Amino acid sequence: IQRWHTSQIMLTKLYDVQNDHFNVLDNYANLETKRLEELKNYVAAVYEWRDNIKTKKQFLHDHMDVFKVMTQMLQHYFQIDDLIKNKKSLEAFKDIDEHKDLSGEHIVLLAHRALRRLQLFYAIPASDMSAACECCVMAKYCLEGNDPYGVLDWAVEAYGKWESEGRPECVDPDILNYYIVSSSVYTGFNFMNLIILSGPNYQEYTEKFERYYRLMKNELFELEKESTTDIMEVYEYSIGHGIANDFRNLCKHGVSRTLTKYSKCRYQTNNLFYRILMPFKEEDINSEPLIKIYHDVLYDDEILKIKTLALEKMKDAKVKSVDGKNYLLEEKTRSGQVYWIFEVDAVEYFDALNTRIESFTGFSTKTAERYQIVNYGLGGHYIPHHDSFAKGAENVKFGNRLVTVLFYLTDVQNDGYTSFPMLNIIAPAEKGAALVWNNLHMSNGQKFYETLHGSCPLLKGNKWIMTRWLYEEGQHLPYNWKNK
Ligand SMILES: O=C(O)CCC(=O)C(=O)O
Ligand SMILES: [Fe+2]
Repeated sequence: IQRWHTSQIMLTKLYDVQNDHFNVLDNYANLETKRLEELKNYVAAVYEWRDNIKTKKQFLHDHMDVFKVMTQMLQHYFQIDDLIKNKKSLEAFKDIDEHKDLSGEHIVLLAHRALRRLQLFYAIPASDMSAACECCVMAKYCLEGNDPYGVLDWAVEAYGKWESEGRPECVDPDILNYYIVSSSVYTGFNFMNLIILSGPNYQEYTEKFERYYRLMKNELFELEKESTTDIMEVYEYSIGHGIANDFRNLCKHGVSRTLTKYSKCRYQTNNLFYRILMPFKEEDINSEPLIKIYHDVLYDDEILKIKTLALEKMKDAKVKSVDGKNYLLEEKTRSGQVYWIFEVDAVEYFDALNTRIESFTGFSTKTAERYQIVNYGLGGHYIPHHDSFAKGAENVKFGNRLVTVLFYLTDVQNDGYTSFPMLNIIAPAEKGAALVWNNLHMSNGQKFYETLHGSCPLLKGNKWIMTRWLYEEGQHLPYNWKNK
């Protein structure tokens, strides 16, 4: 079953598929209208025929005429039958069958999760987010996702807005009660008291609360449901409370990059003769580990080509399980769509890009991994991690990921940063720029722990990146990686 999450490709696909559906429906409606018109015309013709016969009357006497009339009457039925069964319009519907999975609620499920993730990560109150109807839907999904605090957040909000918005029909207070009571029973905390204390119309519901409460109590205590852990808990588990918090703060507030004696911008030719005409715009971000931004190193026409190449083939991003054996779909650590480009698909163009990367990084791309394209949609993120492999997990032929070259294919305003929580650094997503950093100490190839980085959950827009990892093998290094 298709996972309809919030990346640009998925949204475009959903839009296109729905568009196809409506074309089919339009075609169906036209065929039906035509059929009904034909049916109407035919019935009118039969009436005329009948009136004609009636006035003549003589058909009752002539045996040939009787036979003719009866045959005609039979013919009428065949014709009517054809028009009623309407094969053509039914056939038009077959085109919809293959997209059947569009009519399920799973379509919004991942968008809900993305919204909830953003809400928890950035600590956004539900009141700032939507109207009563959406709040109600959010409460429902939170209940289904075993997220009782989410239910409370959204149901309380739905109650309040239901009142202030003149009680829209999309909000059913009975259902809200049911959600809240379930969550109360589940967590052992009586959320109803909170609602009753804060709500203006509580009397009329008190009785219902009681009823639901008893109902749920009987049903739910039997079930040993597992509560979902929220995104921050997953982050804390993986990188520790302090760093998770630093990451969150960086994503939330950003930092201004100040120029110090270690941090400068310059035109860089790297002693390449032809770069005198078109030097790289190099910006220092950090010295230990070395992090730099190269502005305008990927051109608009290239970006368009890359996106076109990847568009149809993007797959949900997966992460390695703790034991490193399996790939898991775990949206709380990473969510987005990914495609690893086959360079053979576009040799003529990647040759030039490889050369460019070699000129601004000074490292060979001969042993690099394939280019990886990622598209993050609403709520898309990547938990802080190291790009280098743990000891023992390196590539046997080429060693470890020495350098990361991360291209931004879109601008993202005010969020969607690449953040380095241990360095208190963010890099804004700037179309055409490449963020480059060393994952390993250049002197001995040991892992640079401070390169821990992640992608902030995306609050708006879409973020596209392309990554190229350069390996130890084939570089001029002061150590031999095979003897590390
Ligand atoms: O999207 C980003 O900003 C970071 C991506 C990243 O760290 C990775 O793909 O390894
Ligand atoms: Fe990374």
